[in-house]
Amino acid sequence: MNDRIIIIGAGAWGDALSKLTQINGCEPIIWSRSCGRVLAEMVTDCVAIISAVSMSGVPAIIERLRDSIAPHQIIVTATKGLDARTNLTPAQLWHQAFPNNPIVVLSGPNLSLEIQQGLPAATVVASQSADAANTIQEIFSSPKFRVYTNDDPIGVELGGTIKNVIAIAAGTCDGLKLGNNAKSALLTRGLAEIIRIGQYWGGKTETFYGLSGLGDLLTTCNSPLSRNYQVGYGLAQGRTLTEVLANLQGTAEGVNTTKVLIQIADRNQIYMPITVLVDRLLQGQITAPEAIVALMSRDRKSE
Ligand SMILES: NC(=O)C1=CN([C@@H]2O[C@H](COP(=O)(O)OP(=O)(O)OC[C@H]3O[C@@H](n4cnc5c(N)ncnc54)[C@H](OP(=O)(O)O)[C@@H]3O)[C@@H](O)[C@H]2O)C=CC1
Ligand SMILES: O=C(CO)COP(=O)(O)O
Repeated sequence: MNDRIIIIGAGAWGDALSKLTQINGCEPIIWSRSCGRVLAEMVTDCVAIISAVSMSGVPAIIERLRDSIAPHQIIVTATKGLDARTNLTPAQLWHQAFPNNPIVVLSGPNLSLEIQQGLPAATVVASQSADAANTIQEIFSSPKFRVYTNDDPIGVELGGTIKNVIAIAAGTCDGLKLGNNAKSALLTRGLAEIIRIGQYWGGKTETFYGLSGLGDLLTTCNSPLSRNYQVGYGLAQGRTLTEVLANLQGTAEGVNTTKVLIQIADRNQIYMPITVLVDRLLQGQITAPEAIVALMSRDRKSE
């Protein structure tokens, strides 16, 4: 493919995405804050602008590009987070700033290190524009990376974002050595929680059972490569959040996502017991063993 594309962000995910496009003969241009070039100038003539920065960087990137993107250019967001100020998703922020551009969400069970090792993986590209989703599918598809299109961008984006909170809980569960029964119960009830708030946000139920929902939940909650899992695991060892984050390689979006979800759940009276306990654990209000007792001793209910 000869299409000119740009990847914004040279972190773990931006780097892996750039390698995936190179398999197809693309020569992506890559922008990072340290590259010394002007982002607004670099996006000119790009068919696709792929944002792989962490949530905290998204508003700043949008500001840098505000007057520089033409309406035909496809914006791809690969960030899994929620904006602390507005409580919006990255795709919603991009849409607010560029209402006439096609926006594509790229999300799935995609640990960057496994992709860097050349292991096979699958992902989802979701958009309200089928043409845009097809173009992005073509750019990324290869024998190592199977790309599915989808027409539920909010569902795809929320699955990949909210599972980070459950991954913190899963790391805690494994750190406490609670066994497979407990872990399966946690993941299954975690998925119920993702679906409850995801439906409120307008996501389709079936999307949360797909690759970007259940698929990413399974990967992230079962892999010590996941930074969110590592946060939970570290807290279970009795370390403080500050200590855990100081030793973490890269971003654990679940920490901020938990705070935003709590606000949304409170405002709209959405029942999210696992998220509430992850929040209290992150804030140091309870210990990991106390969180388990609190989860198990809630009122009895039907499944
Ligand atoms: N790593 C993974 O396995 C996967 C990660 N993701 C998601 O991708 C996003 C990035 O993750 P990852 O690459 O792993 O994180 P890293 O911590 O490795 O990198 C952070 C990235 O965010 C950028 N960034 C941070 N703050 C700012 C800012 N204020 N302005 C501009 N850019 C900023 C950095 O930019 P710079 O390059 O300029 O330093 C860097 O590219 C996250 O939302 C994550 O959930 C999704 C799928 C897989
Ligand atoms: O989203 C991911 C895998 O799909 C990466 O997970 P972490 O951000 O927890 O490392």
